[in-house]
Amino acid sequence: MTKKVVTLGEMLLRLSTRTGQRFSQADAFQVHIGGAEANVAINLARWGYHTALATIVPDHPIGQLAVDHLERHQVDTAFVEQKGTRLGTYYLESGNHIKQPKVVYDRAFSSFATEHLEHDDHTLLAGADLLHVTGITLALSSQWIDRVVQLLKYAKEKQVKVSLDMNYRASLWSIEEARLAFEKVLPYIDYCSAGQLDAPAFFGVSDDTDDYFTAMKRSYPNIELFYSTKRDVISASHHKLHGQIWQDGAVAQSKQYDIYPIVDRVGAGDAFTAGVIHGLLSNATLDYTVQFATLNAVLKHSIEGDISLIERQEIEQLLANQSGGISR
Ligand SMILES: O=C(O)C(=O)C[C@H](O)[C@H](O)CO
Repeated sequence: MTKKVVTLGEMLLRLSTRTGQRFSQADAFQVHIGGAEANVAINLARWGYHTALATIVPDHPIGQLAVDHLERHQVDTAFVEQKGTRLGTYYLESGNHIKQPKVVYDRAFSSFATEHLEHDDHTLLAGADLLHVTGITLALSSQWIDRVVQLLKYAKEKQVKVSLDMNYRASLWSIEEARLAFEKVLPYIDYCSAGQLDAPAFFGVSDDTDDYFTAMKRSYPNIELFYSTKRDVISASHHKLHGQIWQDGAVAQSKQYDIYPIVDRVGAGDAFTAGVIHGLLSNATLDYTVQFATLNAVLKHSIEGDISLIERQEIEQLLANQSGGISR
């Protein structure tokens, strides 16, 4: 039977400058639709899962653009509520060589930040195998923290597995605010993505060691599995990346990829998450899961926009036969 994944989060309009343009020079913006949870939902829907995104977008043509984006990629939009006045927006200034890309958020007072989601927990989780949430939603308001905690408690009651991507965004909240929110949600999490920038900041453990998974497990024994990518930034267009999954003290690690040149790195973490969720829901081994998820994240860097458009079979084929030839 097709597995069902439910996610909850804000969709954003993304306006990016052309490569080599600073915000101050911009004479045109390229339009994409983003949102960490939407990116995961789309990726999984494209791989054949039933995915539904619970979100709130305005009832006008720009809000409709976001709904169309979900529909184009086969995401179930039954839990999309159209009300309020603003679709949150983010601006992305391109990176180059040593200049990293820059994000400016313009999402205050968006429909998602200000309106209340009417769908109740029972409706949202009916038939769900997994619920995926991120720290971005928690950063938006105390109302969202309360609503997410309520939904997580219900998920626990109904034995729906929960995945959390901590996804810390420094421009949305302070580390202290984030720590307080994470302390509320972590007791309900089964699978947790705590990246090299997240867990060390929140749990005061060193960054240059994987010990932070052990430290987190000590504090939250309910968490079955941790997943994250590790990235070395050589320049804005050249990164090295590998993925890791930690369970019961054992680490499954992917090979390390040299990613050069980078077309667009936004959404690579979501692509990794989608790969991990796919591995978990298809009962793949952790070794296979980490290789699969990492390859999806790596390949995402070659695609413009926030979503991974990599077919599942493409990754499977590459893993089976890592050759660099043209596919004819
Ligand atoms: O930054 C955010 O809040 C977004 O959701 C936009 C992007 O799609 C997201 O960061 C990618 O992970």
